[in-house]
Amino acid sequence: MGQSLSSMFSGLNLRGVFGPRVTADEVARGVDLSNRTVIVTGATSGIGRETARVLAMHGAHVVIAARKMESGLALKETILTESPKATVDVMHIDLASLKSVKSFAEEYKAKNLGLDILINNAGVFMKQFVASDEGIEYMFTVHDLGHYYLTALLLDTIKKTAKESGNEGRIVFTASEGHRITYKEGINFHSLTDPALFNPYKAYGQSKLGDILLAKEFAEILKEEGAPVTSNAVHPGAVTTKLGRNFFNHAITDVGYEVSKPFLRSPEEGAATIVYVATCPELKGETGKYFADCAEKQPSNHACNKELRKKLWKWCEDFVAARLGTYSEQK
Ligand SMILES: NC(=O)c1ccc[n+]([C@@H]2O[C@H](COP(=O)([O-])OP(=O)(O)OC[C@H]3O[C@@H](n4cnc5c(N)ncnc54)[C@H](O)[C@@H]3O)[C@@H](O)[C@H]2O)c1
Repeated sequence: MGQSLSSMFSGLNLRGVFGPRVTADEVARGVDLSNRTVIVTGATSGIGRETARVLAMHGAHVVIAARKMESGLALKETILTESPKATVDVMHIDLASLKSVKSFAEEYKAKNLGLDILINNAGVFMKQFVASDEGIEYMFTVHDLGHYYLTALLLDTIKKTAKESGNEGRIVFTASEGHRITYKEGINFHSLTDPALFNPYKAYGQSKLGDILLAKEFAEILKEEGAPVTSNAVHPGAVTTKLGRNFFNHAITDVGYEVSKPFLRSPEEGAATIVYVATCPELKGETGKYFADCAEKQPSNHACNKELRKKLWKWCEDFVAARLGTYSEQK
């Protein structure tokens, strides 16, 4: 059934109307990524999968940061079949667990691979309030807290690699235009622990707003230090993936996936702006910005609110310190 629905709608060929036709592969063409190491979170499906695949095909050493190792290993095999000379590693991470993020970072650093590009892409869309192992709302844990902690732990590695190699380091957060749908204060910190305040769209939206705020705060910190590393956020477009698998039941997700295919962007197209921001030489020095359709875009007022940005940062920093100790205590 999925097949016939898909072929019925693909005849309409409406994808060009609702999204640009540029693919990640087209964006990366001509960019030399050899000697660059990239971590992609959420690389085992959808947009992250295409991002990882295309970067590996263009010469980067790609580390697939996977929650399910078997999916990561299957992707590695696919990439190597397509491009036998590609360099791909698979490492386990669960971004909903600070301990897992810490283990990932420690294991990664022990490999001495350096790090040129970090793509914070993993994501979920939940229908109900689900508390993560950290005791807070799941989407916020994965999108914001987990990626905040991962980036903080790898920041020295990115800075060192950039200084030694002379190549600009890049951090990319996959945000969303959904960041405009939030609680009135932007991020409602009480909603992170109070299920009664949960609204799925606002909870998703505030977590994606958090991605933009975190990208901006990392950008500020790096700029102040004069580090040759940029940090930006991206809206990939409305893309046919199975992100809604926790929101709708699996049958509806599968049908929706097939029906939406001709109208929305493909994962190859969805990965285009991420690959653009992660690799494009013309973006050298561009930092603290929000991109969509391979161009800078103005995010919401909340995303430009410095006070909210600082508040989120402090919230994440305090949360990690309360759980695991301060960074110096962790060393
Ligand atoms: N699909 C869209 O239309 C759309 C639009 C805007 C933004 N986004 C964002 O794009 C990103 C990728 O989503 P997608 O659409 O490709 O969906 P997807 O479901 O195909 O991919 C999400 C990936 O994140 C991983 N992930 C989820 N929870 C994790 C965890 N706890 N630890 C580690 N990995 C975890 C999944 O395993 C999967 O590989 C997300 O951040 C999403 O919010 C998607």
